[in-house]
Amino acid sequence: MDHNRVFDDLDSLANTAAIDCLRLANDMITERGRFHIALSGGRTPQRLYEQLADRIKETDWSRWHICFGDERCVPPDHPRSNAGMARKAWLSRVPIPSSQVHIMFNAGNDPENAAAAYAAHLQSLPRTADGCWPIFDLALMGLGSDGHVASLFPHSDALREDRRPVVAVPPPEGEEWRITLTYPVFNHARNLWFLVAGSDKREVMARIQRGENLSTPLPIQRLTPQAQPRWYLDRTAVIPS
Ligand SMILES: O=C1O[C@H](COP(=O)(O)O)[C@@H](O)[C@H](O)[C@H]1O
Repeated sequence: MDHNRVFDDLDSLANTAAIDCLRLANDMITERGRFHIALSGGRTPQRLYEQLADRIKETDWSRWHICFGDERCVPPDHPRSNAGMARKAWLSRVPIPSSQVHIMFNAGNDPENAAAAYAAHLQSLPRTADGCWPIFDLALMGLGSDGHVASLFPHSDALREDRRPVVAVPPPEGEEWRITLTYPVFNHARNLWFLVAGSDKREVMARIQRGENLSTPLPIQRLTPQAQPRWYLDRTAVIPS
């Protein structure tokens, strides 16, 4: 848990994350001509996305390539759609060419087919030296109160996936199917940033901070990232030391 910062509230967390994200994007664009980012969904990153849109003049959006780390299999205009949230908060407000925004799921798709199509799209990203895995410049991550990251849930078969970069995930209880990038993709990202806010995350954060060695590790504890992860936390998510 090096590289962590604790903020008073979600707004200041999002403000710093937006500044850092634009700086990283601009550096990557200077070095490589483009910036590949995988977005997280859920509630937490929305303020970051809004703040990125508010800073419309601070980067060359035509060089951004947007993917998603995971998705709920609902139409993009559904309130639970990760793509819908990102589009409303950010992507529809900046001039990223629509051909550079790659959503995981469209209404009427079959989750397994959509995952396979997404894997095919990921072939166009920069690859690891062995050619096996796409490399994102930045993967934004959230954390569920059960320790899930992206749509890698406790006890899911997706936790053991080591061949495919994207898989469909059968519905967590009472929910819809999911599509998620798999561990090897997140592990190969050049940068992995966790945004965690809210008191519902406090218990799971305490377990992670204690480095509890569980017989069944939480999904987040199965990550073996090449990059040192960076943590953006709000005060309510952590127990003061
Ligand atoms: O289901 C999901 O949950 C995690 C955490 O979301 P949050 O609402 O608690 O911030 C999120 O990272 C993931 O993208 C999302 O699909």
